[in-house]
Parts: sequence; C-alpha cells; structure tokens
Amino acid sequence: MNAPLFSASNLRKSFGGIAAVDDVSLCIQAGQVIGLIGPNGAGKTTCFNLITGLYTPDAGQLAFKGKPYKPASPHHVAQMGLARTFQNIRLFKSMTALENVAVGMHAKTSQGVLGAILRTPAQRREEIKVQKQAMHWLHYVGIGAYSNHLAGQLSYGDQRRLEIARALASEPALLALDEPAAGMNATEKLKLRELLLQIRHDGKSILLIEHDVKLVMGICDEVTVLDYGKVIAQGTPTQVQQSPAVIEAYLGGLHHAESRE
Ligand SMILES: Nc1ncnc2c1ncn2[C@@H]1O[C@H](COP(=O)(O)OP(=O)(O)OP(=O)(O)O)[C@@H](O)[C@H]1O
Repeated sequence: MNAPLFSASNLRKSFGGIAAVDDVSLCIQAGQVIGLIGPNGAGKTTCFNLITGLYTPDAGQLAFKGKPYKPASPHHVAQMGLARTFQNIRLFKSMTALENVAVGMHAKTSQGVLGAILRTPAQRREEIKVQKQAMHWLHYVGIGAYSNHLAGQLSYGDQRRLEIARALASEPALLALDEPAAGMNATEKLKLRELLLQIRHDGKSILLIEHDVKLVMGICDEVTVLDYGKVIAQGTPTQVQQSPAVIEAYLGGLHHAESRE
C-alpha cells in the first residue's frame, strides 16, 4: 500500500488530568473519506484540534504527505494543504458569500497585502482571478446564486456549504469537516451527502466528524470510533457497526450522557 496521505500515531491530550484524547492513531489514504465518530465528549473535536494545529499534543506524531507534520498554526496548516470547517460556523456574517470565499484566498495571492493597498494593475488582475475562482467554488457547493447575499442571511444549510466552499478555495489535499450536517434538515443532509461524494470523486480526501451515523456509514471508506478519548473500533462501516463496543457506546448512550454531565 502507498504511504498514507495523513497519519496520526498515538496522539494524547489531557485537560486538567483528564485524557480527552488517549492514544489515538488513524490513517487516511489519498482519496478516502474517513469518519471520526463517538458519543458526546468522546474526544472527536480535541482530535481535530490536534490535527489542525489549534492544540499541541502531549504525545504522539503526525505525518502529512509522507513527512513529519507539526502544525504550528492554523495558517501554516492551510498552507500545508489541510483545510477545516468548524462545529460552530465561523463566517464573516456581514460580508457577502463571495467575499467570504475570496478573503481566504488573498493570503495565497502573489501580490500580497501591499499590492492590495496600492491597487497596482497586477493586483487588479489578481483580484479578478480571485473573484472568478471564488465564484467557481460557490457554484461547486451549489450556492452560486447567492454570491451577493450576506453570509448571515443564508439558510443554515447554505452557511455550512459556504464554509465548505471557503475551505475548498485553499485547494487542500485534505478537507477536515467538523459536524457539517449539524442543524441540517433531511433534504439538506441529502444534498450534503452528494457534495461530499463529489469532493471525493474530484480527488480530495475528507476527514469527517459527524453525529449523523447514517451519513457517516453511507459515505465513509473507514470509520474510527472514539469513546472516552480512546479508539474503541476502527474499520469499514460494516465492521464498526457490528462491533460490540460500538453498540454498547451508542445504545448505552443515555447512561454515558448522564454520567458525563
Ligand atoms: N479546552 C478544553 N478544556 C478542558 N476540557 C476540554 C477542553 N476541550 C475538550 N475538553 C474535554 O475533553 C473531552 C472531549 O471533548 P471533545 O469536545 O473533544 O469531545 P467531542 O467528541 O468532540 O464531543 P461533542 O460530540 O460533544 O462535540 C470532554 O470531556 C471535554 O469536556
């Protein structure tokens, strides 16, 4: 098998003596959709934050594109080719959908900030290119018609799509999505499923945290299940669905939820 696109080995992170992520390893091959699931408080977001540079691991190693990977900051992570969305939508609500996508692309343009201030001809050409690309990504996620709408006025589902467009605009090799279906209705979830399959079809890998188990099982090549910070199952959707530890973690969910309060 080829070297994986991304791997995390034996990651650990504790908060105040409580292990939020405890010896977690996972691997993503190029072109795969990998799911990270588990009950509330299982450690999924902490894992994501370790992978995307928001937290520093207490122990463990990361590798990306065949090299050791030490995410220094979210900006560094984006430059390396890893883009993420957030559980709580983080958009510039009073900017248009187009501006939200374009703003993330400016950091990567060759003219940089000085060019933008001086409004040189080269900067104007680049601006047109950025707008065109931003428009492309809005159409790609299915909200091209709303390019001039303020982000804050879009429906919840469309705001989530806009976040995905903004992440895709940085042309990542790996797209990390933190609960993209949260708050979506059934129709929006179906459309999201189609979009994620399209993204995979177009050659990108996806790491997906999601509470909607049906969505995860329907599109993921492999799934890692966390509970109390530990990996309790790892494998294809069929394999993990049959795991007694997973069944217990989910069916016992009520007891877990109560004991975690
Ligand atoms: N910054 C923090 N400080 C202290 N404890 C934290 C912090 N972040 C997470 N935790 C704790 O770590 C554990 C794992 O939390 P995490 O948010 O990673 O779980 P999760 O699986 O993403 O949960 P959810 O599905 O509810 O989002 C929880 O017990 C949580 O309270």
